[in-house]
Amino acid sequence: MHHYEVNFDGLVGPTHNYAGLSYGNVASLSNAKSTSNPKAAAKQGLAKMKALHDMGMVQGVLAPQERPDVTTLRRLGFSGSDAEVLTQAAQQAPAIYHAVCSASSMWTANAATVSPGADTVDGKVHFTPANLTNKFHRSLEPQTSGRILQAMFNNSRYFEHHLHLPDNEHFGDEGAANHTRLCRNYGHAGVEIFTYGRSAFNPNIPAPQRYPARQTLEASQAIARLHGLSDENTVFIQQNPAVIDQGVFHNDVIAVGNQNVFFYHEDAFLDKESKFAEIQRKFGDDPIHFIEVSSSEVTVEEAVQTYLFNTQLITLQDGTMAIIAPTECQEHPRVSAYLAELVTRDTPIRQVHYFDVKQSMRNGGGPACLRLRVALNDTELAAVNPAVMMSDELFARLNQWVDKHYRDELSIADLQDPQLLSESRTALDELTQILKLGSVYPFQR
Ligand SMILES: N=C(N)NCCC[C@H](NC(=O)CCC(=O)O)C(=O)O
Repeated sequence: MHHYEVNFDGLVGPTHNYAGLSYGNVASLSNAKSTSNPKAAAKQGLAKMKALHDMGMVQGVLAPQERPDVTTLRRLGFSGSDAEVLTQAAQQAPAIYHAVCSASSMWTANAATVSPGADTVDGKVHFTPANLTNKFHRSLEPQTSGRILQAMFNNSRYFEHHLHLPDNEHFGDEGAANHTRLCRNYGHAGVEIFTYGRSAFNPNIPAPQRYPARQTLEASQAIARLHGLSDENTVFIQQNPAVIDQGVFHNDVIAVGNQNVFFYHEDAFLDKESKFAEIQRKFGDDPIHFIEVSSSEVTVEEAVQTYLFNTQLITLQDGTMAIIAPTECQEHPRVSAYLAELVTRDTPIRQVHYFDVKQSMRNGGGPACLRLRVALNDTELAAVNPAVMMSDELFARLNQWVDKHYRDELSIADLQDPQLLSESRTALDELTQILKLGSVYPFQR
């Protein structure tokens, strides 16, 4: 039996834009109101997926969501035809309108938390869509994320789908962006590390002062319960509130782990010594490579600028690891020097590959944000909807689809164009046929 870590990358949707919606996310705010290029964004994402496929990785695609989200606008009291709903909202409530146009579902690290069968009490792969309550534009994602995941992992013998947690800040959940799994290999029970930013019910634990902590301890605990994880393979660790206040809005902006490697900044966590001892004890006898980056090597500010830790750490077919980094890391002299030196050390990491995902980076989404990891064995993999798996044919087909339907320029003013809705729906309708997803979108139901 083989075991794989499969990356399901978010396909960037046709309304990709820069609306400055994410307070606490430095890139989102500093690029607010600039003009985006949805076509380039989608193609950058596809090129990364294809490159990983060509490296021998198993790679999948996760469909974007329907935007503008007319259903939500109707819930908020806008009425009439779809075109009237959009016009009224754009004129009367531009901030709400911009939020319902966001293509933020592209960052599939926030789509769900996933626990592989090796860790769960019933041996099934468990999925819980993230409720993303902290940001209005993202809180619109969980229902459709759940439907898309069910259409991809549509076999109750192997896959268990949970409803997202209650839509309330007390259970603020940002999915896999705050979840790291270490394991000897993908088929062995691993240690699932849940990182939270604050507690909803215990005012005595520290919390950030400036920017919001999006993930609560109580949400992380609920996910671990739902997924049937044992205490012996679960660790809860608090993110350092000081780094949240410097723009580390998800833990995957400051740490990444894969198998026996944990790569993180020295300031990432609170209570590091005792928590790392717990992680090592629960991992077992084999030593974990704890690769700590000090502030004298790379500051938190530089990590936030370059997304050094929002890299993918992947295991190649020969068992060595590669880092998939954004070109922002390559362009930064200290960070690129750090990575060049890192691959010469005595750790499994031997290669760095740089990718241009600048369209996503300008909204605070690096290579790791763009993918949801799902560890699967052969039988489970065979039960995944094959139409969502990357291949030379699918890559060509999706590039043609993007060329046909996407704009190469979208300003904030362009979001008011009523044509955008029909363009977007036509594209998504065709996409559900390509990916054989059925009717997952509200406009199809
Ligand atoms: N770190 C991970 N896993 N994901 C990155 C998510 C970026 C996303 N940006 C946005 O939603 C910006 C949208 C805008 O401003 O238009 C967010 O802040 O939630």
